[in-house]
Amino acid sequence: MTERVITPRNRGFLFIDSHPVGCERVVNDMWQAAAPPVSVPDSAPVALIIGSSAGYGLAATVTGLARVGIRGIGISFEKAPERRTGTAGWYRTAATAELARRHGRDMVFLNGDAFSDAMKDQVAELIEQRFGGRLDYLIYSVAAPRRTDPDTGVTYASVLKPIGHAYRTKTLVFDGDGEPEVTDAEMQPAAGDDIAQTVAVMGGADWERWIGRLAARGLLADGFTTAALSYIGSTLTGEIYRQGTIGAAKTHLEQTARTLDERLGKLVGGRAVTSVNAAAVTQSSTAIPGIALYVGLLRGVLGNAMVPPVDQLAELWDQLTGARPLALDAEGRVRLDTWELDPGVQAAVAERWNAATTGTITRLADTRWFHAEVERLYGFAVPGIDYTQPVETDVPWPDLTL
Ligand SMILES: NC(=O)c1ccc[n+]([C@@H]2O[C@H](COP(=O)([O-])OP(=O)(O)OC[C@H]3O[C@@H](n4cnc5c(N)ncnc54)[C@H](O)[C@@H]3O)[C@@H](O)[C@H]2O)c1
Repeated sequence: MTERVITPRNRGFLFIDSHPVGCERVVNDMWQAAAPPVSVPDSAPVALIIGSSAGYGLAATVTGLARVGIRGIGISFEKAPERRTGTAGWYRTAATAELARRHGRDMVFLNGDAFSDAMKDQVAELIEQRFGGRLDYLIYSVAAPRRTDPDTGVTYASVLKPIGHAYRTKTLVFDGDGEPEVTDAEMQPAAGDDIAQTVAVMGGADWERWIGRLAARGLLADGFTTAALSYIGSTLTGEIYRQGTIGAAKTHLEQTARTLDERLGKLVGGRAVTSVNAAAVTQSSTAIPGIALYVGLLRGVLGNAMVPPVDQLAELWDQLTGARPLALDAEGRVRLDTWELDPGVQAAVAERWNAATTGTITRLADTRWFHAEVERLYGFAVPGIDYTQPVETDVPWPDLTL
């Protein structure tokens, strides 16, 4: 037992510790928000969610469990509690597993490197032995800084850089008292093999490898459907996102979807799509220069009309399961970002972006919401939690046994 009071300590948007009870509450709230008005099917579909502990992958897992009645496997890469607390994703996974158990859904959570073949083999064995040898859905929602290619042993590192020329952007930061400041950041353009390295990590290679290995063992069910998460975003962040190194990776991911879609169609009458989701506050997105300012302003414009990840993922599941027709754009992508890219919304955000300074920012952007959202990524600023109380930090990873 290691009970202690956990207070937020951070450098920028990165926090050193996470609050287990706050993280648990965040997941419970997501489950409530995702609760289905419809009854769960008897034959629970088998799903594999890669990146299940945070952001869109967590939303996919919670809505899948609560709304679609999936069973299956969630994979993430988290740190156990030791001298410091566990990572927030560790605690969110424990809370998700507990909810799944309480609702009678057989969901196994694995902690490790999804890019490795060892993880792929472990998952294949689980599907064979525990889930009837058939996988119905695979949601791919990994955001990672590095990937080691199992064939060559080469480790690639992804970078967030503009392509072709240096780029200066406004950014939003918070000082030690949590007061917002608008500053500038300049980024040098991609050099050497920066683009290829980023594509190797965040493009479609690993997604394709997963499908290939599971298909080779005959584990894809008839009609197997897979979706990988993508982003387009605003022209305001275009130079660093969609036209930048990470955008090159997303283009590769979207090309991979088209190749996989063709292969799966022939193999099992299946489908592969990308799902273009909207901007959300996650550990990965807050690492991108300019995104904090953009999302804060977007919230300033839209308020509660921003569609949270659980609602976007409920829509995605509805389309993947056929509860609603699969609606694809001309590039073959599910579009859950239309509310963000609405021209009127973008024009309003652009106007505020141009006017944003440290003096004006609190009137233009919802900086309090943004700051609290960042804290909630680590289990802080969650309503109803008494942060002066000691909490148990030594929470075990969910048990694999039935
Ligand atoms: N956040 C956004 O604004 C946004 C918008 C649209 C699309 N997306 C896309 O959604 C996907 C997920 O992004 P996010 O923002 O939810 O990220 P996130 O940082 O919140 O979550 C990333 C997840 O990946 C897992 N992970 C990282 N490395 C791993 C590894 N080697 N093996 C296994 N798991 C690993 C983490 O444990 C975590 O569960 C990405 O493809 C991203 O581009 C994000």
